[in-house]
Amino acid sequence: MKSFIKYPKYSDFPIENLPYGVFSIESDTVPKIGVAIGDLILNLNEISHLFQGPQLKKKQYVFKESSLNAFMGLGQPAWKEARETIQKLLSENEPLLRDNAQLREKAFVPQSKATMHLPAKIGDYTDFYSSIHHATNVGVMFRDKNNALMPNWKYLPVGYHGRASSVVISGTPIYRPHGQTLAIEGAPPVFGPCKLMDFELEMAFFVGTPNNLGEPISISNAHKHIFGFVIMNDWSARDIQKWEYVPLGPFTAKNLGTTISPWVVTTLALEPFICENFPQDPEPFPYLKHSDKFNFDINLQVDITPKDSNVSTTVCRSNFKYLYWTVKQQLVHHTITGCNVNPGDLMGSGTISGDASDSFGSLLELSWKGTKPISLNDGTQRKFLQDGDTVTMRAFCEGDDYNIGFGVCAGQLLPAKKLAF
Ligand SMILES: O=C(O)/C=C/C(=O)CC(=O)CC(=O)O
Ligand SMILES: [Ca+2]
Ligand SMILES: [Mg+2]
Repeated sequence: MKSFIKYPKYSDFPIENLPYGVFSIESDTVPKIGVAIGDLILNLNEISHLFQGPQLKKKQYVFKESSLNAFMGLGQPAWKEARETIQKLLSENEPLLRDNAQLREKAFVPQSKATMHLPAKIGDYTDFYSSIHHATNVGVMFRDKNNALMPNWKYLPVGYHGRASSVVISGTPIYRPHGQTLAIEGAPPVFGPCKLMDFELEMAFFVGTPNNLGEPISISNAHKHIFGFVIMNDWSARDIQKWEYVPLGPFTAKNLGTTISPWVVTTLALEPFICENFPQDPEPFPYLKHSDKFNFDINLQVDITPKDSNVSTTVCRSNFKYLYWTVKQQLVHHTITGCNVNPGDLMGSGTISGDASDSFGSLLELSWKGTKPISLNDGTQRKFLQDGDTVTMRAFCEGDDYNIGFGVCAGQLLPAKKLAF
């Protein structure tokens, strides 16, 4: 497959990818839906009239919106048709766009000139806890090393309902939060800025098609509801978390900002990178069981760049495929009670840690609760994040002739704001 748009061989955004995002430019601040190709954006608002297939001919308005929710809600046949249409329009043998200089002028925007926005209005956000290595590590550090995994963990995908309001787009600064912590075990808690700020390397999927309240999504239909994926940093205040989480789970330690990457890579684009599911023992309940492969080989990487430094250090290399529970199982379990999900809902995977100690997806694990500081290339060390640190996450699938990239999910940690009270 070749496009008339030129890009390097291993660009994040070849014609095989075509991720969706929402962007604006200086001369038109109304956000528009676009597709990344090389280092350009194809503005779908300008070419919505070219979607003439049976699914989209009467639904072209979805490409005129300022968020992807309506398009996400159309379902798989429409997503497929849109992908085929865009792929054809961009292919080297298709003259329609290639040879129409006027339309091309309107339809393409350099990514360097665009401001990216959240791809969807996120009504609800849930975060799972599906990496067995991460859950085991946290269990050892926070609780009991002999019973690190809770008895429920291998029976259901554990998760918590998160906070949609504080999900932000890559590039948004994050302030070190204030909160209560237990500085000295056994003494009363203290109040002040978080001392143990951390990142969590995650991916998240956007829900496409909704279900009705009272009608659980079945495992055989689950794939039809999963639109696509982004990289996610679930910034975590570990000292606040440790004191507050009993018995209801994460609360303010994780509502200070959750960063996502701007380009939604569709499940359709990820199909060539499907790999074996993680082995599950005990066998899941029938409502969660599926034999088809629905795991993805996606390389993940986390870099830390200290304040005012141009020296970055890769502190973690992991892979999406280390997740124990598949995203289909997460979605099915989420709705088994009849809970309804909506287009644009965001479902975090949980921190993705591998087995090896350099594949752990958080500083809590990488520095083993601060007992093993990690060395950065600028000569400094980290147990947890310092003010001014920028955390950059990357994700990409490696094909023979092309990569499917996710772009970056980045954010800088700023010092705690002075409280006015
Ligand atoms: O086990 C705990 O007490 C802590 C769990 C988490 O940190 C929750 C979370 O965000 C899950 C995850 O990212 O895997
Ligand atoms: Ca998390
Ligand atoms: Mg949040």
